[in-house]
Amino acid sequence: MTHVEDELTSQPACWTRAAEEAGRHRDALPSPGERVAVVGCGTSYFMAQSVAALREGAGQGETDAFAASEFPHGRSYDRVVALTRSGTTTEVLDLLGRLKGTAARTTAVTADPATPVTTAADDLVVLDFADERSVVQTRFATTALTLLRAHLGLHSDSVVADARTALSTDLPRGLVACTQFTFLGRGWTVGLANEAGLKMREASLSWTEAYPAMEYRHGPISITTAGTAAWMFGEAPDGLAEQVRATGGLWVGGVLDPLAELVRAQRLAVAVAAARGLDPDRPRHLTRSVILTPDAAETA
Ligand SMILES: N[C@@H]1[C@@H](O)[C@H](O)[C@@H](COP(=O)(O)O)O[C@@H]1O
Repeated sequence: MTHVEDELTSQPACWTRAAEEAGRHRDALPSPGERVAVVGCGTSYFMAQSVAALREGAGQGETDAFAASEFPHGRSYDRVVALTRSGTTTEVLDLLGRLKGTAARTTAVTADPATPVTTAADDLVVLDFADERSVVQTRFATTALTLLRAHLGLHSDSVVADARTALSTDLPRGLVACTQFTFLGRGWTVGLANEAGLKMREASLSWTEAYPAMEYRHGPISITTAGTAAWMFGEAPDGLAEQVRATGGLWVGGVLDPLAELVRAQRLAVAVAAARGLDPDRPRHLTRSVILTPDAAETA
């Protein structure tokens, strides 16, 4: 079994633990009414998108999500939450350094208690039980999201049951053989759709796209045809499934909690990698975290 498979299979247990521990981290996490930004890079940025939409949707206050490199320094936030498995990603550390001494209190949610981010942030949430050996993130990202979902009062045990279903049922027929995959979301599931697309690219070098579902009809649907797939995370807009089927494309409707649907997409990434003779533990051109030295930055 690859590290990725091993780690993605352990997600139900990690989510249960994160939900149990959420209360312990209340002081390090945003309070209702605070103006909040959630930041990260790669997978962590997409989880930030989901967290931001969930918090704002729960009426807990204005919440934005940014790639750490794109933080708008002209705006003021009460709290900035940085998601980073490695605790070493350059853009995240740079941002936390720039926020030191400003009005924004910072929190790092990370996997390793002994990395630079632990001194760069004011407050810390360490999810060491969800750390991973893989370059390709699966369980740390979804466990961090589960912790924040539980903090917002939005976690339920049914998500964990759905994740077990996602791990034990077959993938839709014909999906692994598709040549292109488009992932769609609405609200908090847009981040999940983005992450599903990234997972497929990282692990299986697949051509993937991801969009808010209502945007898909405004152009991207033109690439959908026989041999391609469109996968909706959460409830689909009226008529979209029929529209995709009419193109000859394979429609995959999300039947489980959208976070559990992401587990199915992670499994798809591993299955497509295997079908293409790729090792998901050795993704092309990627490292576990991106650390830019000044020399590298000059030549980048
Ligand atoms: N290849 C990895 C990505 O898979 C990961 O999502 C990103 C963020 O890493 P971290 O969460 O450790 O900051 O770093 C690298 O780019």
